[in-house]
Formats: sequence, structure tokens, C-alpha cells
Amino acid sequence: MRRLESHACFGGTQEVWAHDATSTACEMRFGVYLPPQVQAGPCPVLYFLSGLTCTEQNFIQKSGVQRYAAEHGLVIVSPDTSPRGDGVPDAEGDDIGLSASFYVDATQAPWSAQYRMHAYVVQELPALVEQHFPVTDARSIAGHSMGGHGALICALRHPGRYRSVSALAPICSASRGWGRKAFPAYLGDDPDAWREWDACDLLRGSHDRLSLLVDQGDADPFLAERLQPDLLQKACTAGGHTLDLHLRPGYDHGFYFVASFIGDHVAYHASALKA
Ligand SMILES: N[C@@H](CCC(=O)N[C@@H](CS)C(=O)NCC(=O)O)C(=O)O
Repeated sequence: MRRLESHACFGGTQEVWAHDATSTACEMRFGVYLPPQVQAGPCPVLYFLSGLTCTEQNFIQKSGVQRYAAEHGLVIVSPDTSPRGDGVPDAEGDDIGLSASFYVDATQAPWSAQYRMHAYVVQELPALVEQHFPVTDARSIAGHSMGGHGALICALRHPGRYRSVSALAPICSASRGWGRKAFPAYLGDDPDAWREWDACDLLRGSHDRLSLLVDQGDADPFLAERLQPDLLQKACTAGGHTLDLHLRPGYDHGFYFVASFIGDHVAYHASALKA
């Protein structure tokens, strides 16, 4: 494991690390923000999953998360959004291939050898983080857009692993929305296989009752066709889950929106992680 960057930030340190990952069979990068409180002892971790076209850099440079993490004493771990490097498969378009893993474990060639970001995010990365950094094993998960979908499916597929889950402008039903191209490519043509990775289908079938915090801009150009919060509302009602959905007037899809509400999400996770 190599440290690529280290920057003093709000009394703590924003770092970027690279390591050889087993799940994705390539070198992976991730950001770690260590708040000032780690000087006194291990802190809980909020994992943050980013959206299409992002690397580990977009969130750490644009969201302003460090200020809130320093206030609440949370470590923030922000992985890259797909495998990367020589020989990693890609395809035409922003919504498949590089930066578009959809945080699933692909079953179809040529994707299945390396597009295993679910295993990476849920198992391999936390094991690495808990071995090398001053953290407790208390974890929460959040994400933006494709990463919002990722956060929801990680929490839904692994009950008890995360203390809390939240999303900003999530792709709510990837198989019906922004994942319509990637899902058949990664998972095959059988819709039953998609249901295991679609947040709305998982919410309908889940025995565990979840509490979700979701923010969504009402001027987001992707809202109706690709994000579909209406489907999330229906699935939460059907499955008996609590959804705290804030529709934010005038906000679009980008990082100005994320930066405006990330503080609320960090505070929400801090209260769950410190309970
Ligand atoms: N280019 C894409 C949209 C890409 C996009 O909006 N990506 C969001 C997440 S889904 C993002 O975070 N982009 C990186 C950034 O704004 O820094 C399209 O128009 O279909």
C-alpha cells in the first residue's frame, strides 16, 4: 500500500492511497480523511461512494466534507468508482465500463474478472482500512447518484454491517433507470439477476426495516428518467421502510448540490455512529 497524497485539512489530514486489490485484480485508489480526533483514539468510518465519471478525487476536492468530518470526528473513506488500468474492460458511453461499475459484482464476460466493486467496497476495503488506520469497526455508508445506488444496495444486501445509510440524488432503481445499459452487460439478460442489485427491488423484499435519508434537487435534469425517487418512495412504502426524502428546490445534480447538503448527511451518520 502506498500513500500518494497527504494534505493538512481542517485540523486533520486528507490522504490518498493506492493498493493492489484482490477483488478487482488491479491497483485501486481511495481517499481517507483523518479528522483531528484520531490523535486521541480510533474514530468511526463513513464510506462515501461517488457517481458516474468520478474517481476518488471528485468528492474529496469538491464536496467540502472534511469540515464536517472534523466537526464530528468521523473518518471518511472514498473509493474510486471502478477498476482501472491496462486491460480493464471499457465500452462506449459514460454509463458503462470505467467509472461506471454500479457497485455490483459482474457475472458476465468480459466484466466479471474485474468489475467486482461490491466485494471491494463491502469486504476488501473495510478490512484494509480497519487494519491500517486508526478506526473502529463502526461503519456507515453514503453516496451520490450511482454511488447513492451503491450505498443503498450495500446496506440492503448486508444487514447490520452499516449503522446508517443515506444518499444524495441516488439512482433509485438502476435496472429501470441509469443502469439500463450496464445491468444486462454486467449481470446478463435475466431480469431476476438484476433484482438482486436494484435498490427498489431489494427494499421491497427486505425483512430488515431500514431508515433512509435522501436529498434530491428538483432542478436535476436526470430526476424523472434516470434517478426516479418516485420509485424509491413506493418501494419504501411497500417494504415498510422509513424514508426521509428532501426535495430541494432549485438544485441540480452536481457538486454544488452535494456540497450544500453533505453537512446534514455527515451529522446524520455521526449520530448513528456514536449512539
Ligand atoms: N456526463 C453524464 C453525467 C455525469 C454526471 O453528472 N456525473 C456526476 C455523478 S452521476 C458527477 O459527479 N460528475 C463529476 C463531477 O461533477 O465532478 C451525462 O450527462 O450523462
